[in-house]
Amino acid sequence: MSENCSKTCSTCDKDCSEREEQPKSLVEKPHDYSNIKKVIGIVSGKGGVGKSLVTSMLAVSMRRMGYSTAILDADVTGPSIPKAFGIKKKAVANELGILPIETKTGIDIMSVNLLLENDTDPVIWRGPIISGMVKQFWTDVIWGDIDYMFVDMPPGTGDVSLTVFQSLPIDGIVIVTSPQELVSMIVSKAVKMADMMNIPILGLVENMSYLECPDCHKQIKVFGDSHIDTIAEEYGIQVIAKLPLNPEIASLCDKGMIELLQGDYLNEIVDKIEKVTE
Ligand SMILES: Nc1ncnc2c1ncn2[C@@H]1O[C@H](COP(=O)(O)OP(=O)(O)OP(=O)(O)O)[C@@H](O)[C@H]1O
Repeated sequence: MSENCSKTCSTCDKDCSEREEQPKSLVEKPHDYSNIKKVIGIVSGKGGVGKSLVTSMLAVSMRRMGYSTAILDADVTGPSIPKAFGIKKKAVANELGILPIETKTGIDIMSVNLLLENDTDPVIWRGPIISGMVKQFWTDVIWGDIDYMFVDMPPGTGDVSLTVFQSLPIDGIVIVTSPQELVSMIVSKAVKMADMMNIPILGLVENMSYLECPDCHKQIKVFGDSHIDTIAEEYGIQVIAKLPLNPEIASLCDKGMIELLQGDYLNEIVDKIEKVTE
């Protein structure tokens, strides 16, 4: 050991037996022409709970506030982002990299469906190929200047989610659940994964929380009473939005017109993202 050992091996070049190696970061460098300030991951325990919807709505809200916004669709086997925005064009590449497609309101998007010849072609790839593709969406896409990038993660805590958590500098995650899910188990898994990766949880969004009667405006709990508030309290996280089951939302997604959706459903979480990531 050096006589003047300060126990901070990272600032010392002595090769002694007491040396403590720092774990090597696996975070990948983005493309040289990308300058992405904040990255937010949207996760869920299983498919079909509205993770892509929440990702799209967050990007639309941030864009409306004047931020340059992007969506990296890491849900490679179930990519629904291009459809929600009505994107029909295919992405192209030049000698420097791949160019994202811009939506009508100026949100930059990259998704495997923008690279497949037919939207309906299935992605029958093994995990490492899918993980490699998601990494390339970060390293090989020329994103330019982006204030907020939203990453639509694959459902669950599998191989690809792990790759995204390790290779992208995620600043925070939003967990999306629905009342009929095994919420407690899913929240617990997501919280543990985020803790292990040292990533802050910005909050929980409960989708399909209730249905509002168009005549009397009574809120009907279609899936019974939710326990989300108790569970959130148990894990020390905040329920940051409750979205209704709303035929207009489904219709706008189907028509590729999600950018026209009005409503202040996500105001609280948008404020939190702005504050936490300042
Ligand atoms: N609150 C809602 N009201 C009405 N329709 C909704 C709502 N949330 C989601 N949907 C509809 O449910 C379908 C699934 O939503 P979405 O694609 O966002 O789920 P997901 O969790 O991302 O699923 P996957 O992981 O399979 O991609 C979509 O067609 C969407 O329009």
